Amino acid sequence: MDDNFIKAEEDRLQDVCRIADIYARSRLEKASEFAEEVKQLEEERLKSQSSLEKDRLTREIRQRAPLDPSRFNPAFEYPDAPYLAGLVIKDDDAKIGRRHYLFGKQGLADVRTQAQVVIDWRDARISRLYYEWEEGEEYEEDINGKERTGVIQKKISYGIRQRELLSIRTGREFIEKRNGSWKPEDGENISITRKEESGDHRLTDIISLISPEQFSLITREHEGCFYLTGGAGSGKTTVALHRLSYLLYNYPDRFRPQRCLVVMFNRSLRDYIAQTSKDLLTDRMPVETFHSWADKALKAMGIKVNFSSREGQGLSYIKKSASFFQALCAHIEQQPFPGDYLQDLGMFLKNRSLLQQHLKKSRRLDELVREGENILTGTRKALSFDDAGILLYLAGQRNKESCIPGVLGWYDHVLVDEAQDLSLTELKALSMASSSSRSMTVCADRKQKILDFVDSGGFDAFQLDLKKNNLLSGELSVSYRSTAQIMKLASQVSGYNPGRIAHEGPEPKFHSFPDEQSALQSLRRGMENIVRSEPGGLFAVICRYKKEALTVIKALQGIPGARLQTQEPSFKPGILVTNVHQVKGLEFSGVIIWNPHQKAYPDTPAGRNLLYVALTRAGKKLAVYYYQPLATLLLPH
Ligand SMILES: Nc1ncnc2c1ncn2[C@@H]1O[C@H](COP(=O)(O)OP(=O)(O)OP(=O)(O)O)[C@@H](O)[C@H]1O
Repeated sequence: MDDNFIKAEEDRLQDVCRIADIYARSRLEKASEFAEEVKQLEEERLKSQSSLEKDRLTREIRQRAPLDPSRFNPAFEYPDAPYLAGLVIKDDDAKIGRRHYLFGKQGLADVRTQAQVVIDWRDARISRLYYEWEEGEEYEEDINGKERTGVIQKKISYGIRQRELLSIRTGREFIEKRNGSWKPEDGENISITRKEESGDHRLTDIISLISPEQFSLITREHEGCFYLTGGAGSGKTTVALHRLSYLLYNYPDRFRPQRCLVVMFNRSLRDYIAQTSKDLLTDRMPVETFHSWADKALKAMGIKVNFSSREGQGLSYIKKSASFFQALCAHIEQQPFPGDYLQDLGMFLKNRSLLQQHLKKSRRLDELVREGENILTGTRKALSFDDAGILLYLAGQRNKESCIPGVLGWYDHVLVDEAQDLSLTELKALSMASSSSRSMTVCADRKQKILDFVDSGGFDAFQLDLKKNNLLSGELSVSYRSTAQIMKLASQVSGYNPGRIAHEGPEPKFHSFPDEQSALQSLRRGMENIVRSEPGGLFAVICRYKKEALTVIKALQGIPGARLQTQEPSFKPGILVTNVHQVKGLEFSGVIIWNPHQKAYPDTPAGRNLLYVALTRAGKKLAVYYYQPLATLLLPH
């Protein structure tokens, strides 16, 4: 990229920032003029002695309310990074000719000329030129009812922070500004690089990076349920969030933020997407885990109940099975509603013959029946977390055609991430919470099913059921997170073809030690070095068990930024020591897999999935530290 091009882009940014400032000033001026006018009318009304005059002024004030300029001129929320992408075209229509479009998270117009300076990326009429065509291609698009042809001269992805241009990526080149001067960079994992630069390792939006495949899924016209799948790091979560953002923008009457629901796998994942969901979906949209949503929904139905993780231990695999759901349906069909939801649950669990019929050989029937009896006699003070979905489904079915805020027939859209780890009953309860059009996005990857007590048949049954309800499926085929070298190992473990991979990187490293002590000492040295040499990175030491994580964190004590995920779930640079069940959906600059021995990751579907999830959390680097015989899954075949 030559200096003139860079200078022109730096000047462009300053111009647009000025336009954003003028817009903000003009918006304030208009708002204060309006407030002043209303204030004067109110004062006049106060002073007036005549009731007729008072009425006239009241009417006038009321008539003005819809003219409040703040209703038409929303605040421009991104004055410090007003756009993210640029497109230079040469249109065959001489009146259009060469144009440089800018795309951002929000549109911005110049108040002096009324010209649109930044186009909202969700305005697909124009943005599809950016997302669907490559640099150098000749385009042919129907834009605003007109057939337009021309050439895509440049596609630009901008890195802007605090009004400073920090990186420019075009189809062929990538340059970054470091210590005040521009240098060419290799095209390594751009999401992770951005996180390292900003010091915030939560999920980012990918507005300037969305691929044609992703754009077509984001903008696909469809009513009903949209099933989104793809390998680890292919962008399922990201695409689902961008799709919902697109729906909100283009169909505001059909998709209202406060009437949409995002359900994430656990609290870590909910925190991980918090900022991006706020940016893309507004902070009015509830983002919950299944249990936080279920808890609120039960309260909204007036069901007073406490949950405890000590209750119902060992029964999860029964309660989350597809056959248990069938038993529940049979109960609803056969038994009239007793008038109280808890009693209903108690009666269901106590019905030994019904359970026997559906669960057949279950050895724990006695425990279920006892649970039912205790609920009915009121001696059971708390329910297990597994009961939340059951109770909600039961309550939903007993109020089938109703619309209950936050519970039943209520949501314009429900987005469920990591759906492969929810039970059939839970998925059904969520589906019932959506309005009659059943508008949902369900993201899932069977290779990442890590809760072995959740029956995978449940997800199959849910999908089958959705097919009757206008199901559309989309599959993402490119892995953006882990490098080809890491994905090769992950594919050896999972047995699945990784497909196309966006980045290359160093080979994963294996470090063998004679005992735990020497492994811990070496890990400490390694981690001290890495936080010194890569201060912006977030590195995870992924253990199989929580107990191991406690041992590891003890050995890393004193290293700045080293923390246990359960105690300090932050996404700031440093080292996160965690167990594998906590890292689903997350990503790190580098990952250390701690002592993956055979018993920790056996060659079973559950073992393979767990190890696959752990390996594919790594963006750039992967290392394995072990002092016991390595799991055979990791041995070269
Ligand atoms: N088109 C793209 N260009 C560059 N980076 C992308 C693109 N799409 C997604 N990414 C990045 O890839 C990473 C993985 O995205 P995301 O977490 O949405 O994938 P996922 O399929 O949900 O992963 P997993 O199933 O492993 O949780 C994120 O850092 C995201 O920003």
